[in-house]
Amino acid sequence: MRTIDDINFKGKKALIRVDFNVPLNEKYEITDDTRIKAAVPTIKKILDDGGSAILMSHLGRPKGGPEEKFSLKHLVKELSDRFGKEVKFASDCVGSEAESKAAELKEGEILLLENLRFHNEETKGDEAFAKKLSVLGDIYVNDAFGTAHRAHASTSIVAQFFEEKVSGYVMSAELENAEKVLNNPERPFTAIMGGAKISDKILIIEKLLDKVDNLIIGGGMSYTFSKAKGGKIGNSLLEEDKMDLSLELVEKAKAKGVNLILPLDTVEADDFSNDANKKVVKSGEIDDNWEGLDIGPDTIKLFAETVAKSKTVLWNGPMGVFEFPAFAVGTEGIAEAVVQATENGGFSLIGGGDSASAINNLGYGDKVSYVSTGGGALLEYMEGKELPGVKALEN
Ligand SMILES: Nc1ncnc2c1ncn2[C@@H]1O[C@H](COP(=O)(O)OP(=O)(O)O)[C@@H](O)[C@H]1O
Ligand SMILES: O=C(OP(=O)(O)O)[C@H](O)COP(=O)(O)O
Repeated sequence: MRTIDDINFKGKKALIRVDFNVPLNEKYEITDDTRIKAAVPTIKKILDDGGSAILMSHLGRPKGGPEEKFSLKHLVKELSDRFGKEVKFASDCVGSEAESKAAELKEGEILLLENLRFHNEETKGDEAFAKKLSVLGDIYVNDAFGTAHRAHASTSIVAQFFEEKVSGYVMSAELENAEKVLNNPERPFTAIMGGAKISDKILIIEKLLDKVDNLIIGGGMSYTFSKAKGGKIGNSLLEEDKMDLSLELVEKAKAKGVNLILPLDTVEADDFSNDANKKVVKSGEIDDNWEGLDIGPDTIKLFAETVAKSKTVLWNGPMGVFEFPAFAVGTEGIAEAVVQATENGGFSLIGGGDSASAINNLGYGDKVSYVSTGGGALLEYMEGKELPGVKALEN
């Protein structure tokens, strides 16, 4: 696979697939700019070479036509501020306006195209639509790692229309860091899995059992394990149909010599809200009508000790309902331990939208080795699946 460092963009128009699928609030302000920040070096390299940049992305999941709340025009100001120049905008990603604005682009200029998913053909991977996109640029750059698991027109199909197709810096760094964790990780290697559901992460958990020394399970998914082992979990998150599977995972871990670590205690709440009454109870001893919303202090201590002395750490999924400050303590405690492991010389990779925003909101983004811009894409890559966005770049 060739990368943008293999190309001099002087006088060339780069058609760049970025993942600008960023969260916006009701005022259409960007609430987490991680993905935009990540794409800057790729765009800068192209402009510095004397090329111009045509940026294309999706935002959210529109139904196939224009929707105000999913318009990429809301990103124009942020991008213009970041690059210190006016970023031009085409109100449709294909057609005459986009074509003439692309053709008029001069050296060092940036054009942002409207949301690709305002056309159904994007997610369908339509070839004719991909061809229309391809006429806008001379060289195709894919830097949208977060969307690389989709075989869409702009992420995969479009590549066939270009002689020169390369990965951007985000794409290259993401693949390199994922590889670092998967192949020959320094040991001990600890994976921390959290978040809401086992069903979302079952394949990666199974895969990781062949790789890690310690597998920590926290967050909502841990209550299914607890219940399967005979514990009382009240109204906590439960995937009843995954109870047998959770016991199988415990057995598999044993057989493979992996230290599978489950919570010792939990913070239970009498309501799913930040203001709920709360108390700490032992795992498996949750009161009727109460629910576990965070890991407890003994668990934080146990998890943190294991994490802090690890040489490789992979973290995916929060330890509790961290959106409520009252139940963010466990996630913060683990974030601190990941930072400590990194400061002790370990390599830490954080994946998943929620874990990444937790780390960034705590101001720890620069204190861990790498925060992935991918959620589903990183998981699929780590499960061993081929990513269509990567495959399309291979010659
Ligand atoms: N104990 C819990 N009860 C209910 N929801 C939980 C619990 N722990 C974590 N969650 C929720 O899990 C969600 C994140 O899960 P997930 O999407 O799998 O993580 P990520 O985006 O990091 O991959 C968060 O919205 C969080 O509130
Ligand atoms: O946010 C994204 O993925 P993620 O929620 O797995 O991190 C990507 O932009 C892909 O979006 P999609 O899942 O609507 O294809």
